[in-house]
Amino acid sequence: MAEIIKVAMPKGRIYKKASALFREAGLNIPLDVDDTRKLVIPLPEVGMEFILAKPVDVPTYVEYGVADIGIVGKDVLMEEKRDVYELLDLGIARCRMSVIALPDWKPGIQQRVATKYPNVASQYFREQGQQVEVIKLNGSIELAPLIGLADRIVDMVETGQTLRENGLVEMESIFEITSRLVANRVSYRMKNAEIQQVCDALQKVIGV
Ligand SMILES: Nc1ncnc2c1ncn2[C@@H]1O[C@H](COP(=O)(O)OP(=O)(O)OP(=O)(O)O)[C@@H](O)[C@H]1O
Ligand SMILES: O=P(O)(O)OC[C@H]1O[C@H](OP(=O)(O)OP(=O)(O)O)[C@H](O)[C@@H]1O
Repeated sequence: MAEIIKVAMPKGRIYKKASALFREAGLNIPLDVDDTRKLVIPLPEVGMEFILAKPVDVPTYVEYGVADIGIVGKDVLMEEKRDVYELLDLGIARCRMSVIALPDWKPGIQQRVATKYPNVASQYFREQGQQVEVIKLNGSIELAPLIGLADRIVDMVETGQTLRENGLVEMESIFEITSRLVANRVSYRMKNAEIQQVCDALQKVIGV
């Protein structure tokens, strides 16, 4: 009998797009989970169990093997550096990680950078040979330069609307972001047929 695959699914903006992909791939799963507080959703008819997780925690569940596979943004993978196996670029939730500032920003001696991604930001500025103090925030990062907490921020840009509405400009793009299908290394060997089946079905839908 085929084994059940435990899938760490990010709650929030990725869920809708990811669940639509699963459905297109012929896997009949709920399209919306907004109206439930249930965190573990058994889906025996498709041989899966969904674990509804905070996006940033998905690689942790997968690394520890409590989820066999998961869906997570490249931004989180770059920040968390968990030991997971990246199987597929799903091409959804596309945006980019960028350095952002007020239009009159000038390089100074004591530079502060606010971000939800301290590891990504520290590595980037180290590679650029720029000494900065990185301040970790948890959301509404664009506030930081507006109210004087930081000179620059490192954050995601999709449409650019948040920047425009707050009078900020994108200085440099650091890397492109899309959501990825990741797997636990042991699960990938032990449940290879089942995981590969999901991977192949998704691959067909996204056409890579
Ligand atoms: N503006 C955006 N456009 C496209 N994708 C985005 C955008 N912002 C974030 N993402 C992607 O979606 C993922 C989850 O976004 P975010 O961190 O905002 O969480 P959320 O879905 O709002 O849930 P939570 O607030 O609980 O963390 C990010 O890791 C990133 O890969
Ligand atoms: O270029 P845009 O289309 O405006 O999208 C970019 C915004 O989306 C994300 O914020 P999110 O909605 O996750 O809210 P947050 O500030 O609480 O992280 C990101 O942190 C930017 O603020």
